[in-house]
Amino acid sequence: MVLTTLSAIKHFALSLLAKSFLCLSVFDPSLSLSLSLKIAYREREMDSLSLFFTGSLIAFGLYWFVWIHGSAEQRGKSAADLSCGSISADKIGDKYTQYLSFFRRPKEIDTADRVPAFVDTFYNLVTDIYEWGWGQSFHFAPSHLGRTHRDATRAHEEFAADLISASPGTRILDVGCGVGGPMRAIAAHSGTRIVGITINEYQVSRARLHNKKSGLDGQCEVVCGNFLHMPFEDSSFDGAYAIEATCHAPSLEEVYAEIHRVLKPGGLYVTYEWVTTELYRPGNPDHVEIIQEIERGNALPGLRSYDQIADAARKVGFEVLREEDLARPPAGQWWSRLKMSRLAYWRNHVVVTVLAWLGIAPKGVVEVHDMLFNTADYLTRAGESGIFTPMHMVLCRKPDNRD
Ligand SMILES: C=C(CC[C@@H](C)[C@H]1CC[C@H]2C3=CC[C@H]4[C@H](C)[C@@H](O)CC[C@]4(C)[C@H]3CC[C@]12C)C(C)C
Ligand SMILES: C[S@@+](CC[C@H](N)C(=O)[O-])C[C@H]1O[C@@H](n2cnc3c(N)ncnc32)[C@H](O)[C@@H]1O
Repeated sequence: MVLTTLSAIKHFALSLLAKSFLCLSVFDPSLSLSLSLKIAYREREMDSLSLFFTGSLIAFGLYWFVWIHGSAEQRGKSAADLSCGSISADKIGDKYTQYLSFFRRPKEIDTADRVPAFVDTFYNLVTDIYEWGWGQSFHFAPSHLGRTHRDATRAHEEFAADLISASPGTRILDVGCGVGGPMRAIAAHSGTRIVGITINEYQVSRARLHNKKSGLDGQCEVVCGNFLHMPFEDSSFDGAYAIEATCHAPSLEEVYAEIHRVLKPGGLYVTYEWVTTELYRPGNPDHVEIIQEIERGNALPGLRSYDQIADAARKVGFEVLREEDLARPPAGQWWSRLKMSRLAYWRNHVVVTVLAWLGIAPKGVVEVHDMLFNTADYLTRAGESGIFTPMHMVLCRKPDNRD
């Protein structure tokens, strides 16, 4: 009896595998498992007992693939919890289409007022996928030989904290804080108090949850709001930082002016900006395509050039103390993490497709994941060609009239 069941399982599993591979080579790989299951079931190749055992085996495999193997380096979000923020499941398709049509030609966006609302939609669509597939810090970091991505990410965050002299007794602003990965790392590293602001309500709830879980909610506070009009008093922060966030602003001067307003005289501000480098040629169609695709896949209303950042800071009254592309050698490649994850993307694609098919994840998640897959490719090309950096660092100071 046991032997019969085992051989039936083996037979079924082999036929399932063969059909999966057949489908894999012909169709979209994500369809292969579901199709094979259906075909095998229809053919009634086994009795109910072996079907039960095989079903359990597949269920366990799926469980391992999704919940155990398929979660981010930094745990917190599993594939089974993927949602699209505060967008209800039936509206995801529409919201995604609206997002894509708004960011079709980012350089030509003439309705700057509507940018923050579409950035908010973007983060409803991607926040869970980012957390699941990347971690709680939504930015890049120079890679370091022998260091994990997590350590490299932390080092990049702590560097920002040290540049603005974050320390116990100070109050620091995190401009565009995401779900608070950098905020918690900086609070733990420096002992400072941090207030983060993000346009996305869903991120606020995620960040608060993580702050509480990590026991840092006494030091870290999160506010929902637009960094172009911040709900903070003038001269109320000792320092501020923005990590890969102000690239979403339709006007850099506007957000820098707000940061300048809320900083105390003498306060320091550091930013890691997404910019095109001196190697970017607007007459080169490959360069134009890469940059346009990065803008589209990351809700950017037109990437700026590296030489526009310090100018914008000076224009609103900052002194510029230091300016440096942190991606330059000897820094390790920031895009290596994206390249190394290619196999993981395929695994993730299969996971989201199967979960959407089973009705566990909302359907639109698959399209959003495909968009990110595409953007990862263009970001890698941008890194390899050197035409773009996500870490053009500018350190500024609000002048103190008493100096
Ligand atoms: C600063 C910004 C975000 C930067 C990065 C955190 C994200 C940019 C592209 C994202 C990703 C691309 C591919 C995804 C992959 C297909 C999926 O399976 C798992 C998540 C990704 C790796 C995802 C993770 C976050 C990014 C690297 C912008 C918005 C200004
Ligand atoms: C790529 S994420 C970076 C998040 C965080 N700095 C980190 O490194 O994890 C960009 C962040 O900027 C925020 N953002 C974009 N436009 C904004 C705006 N107009 N007002 C407030 N936050 C904004 C997004 O909501 C998101 O949290």
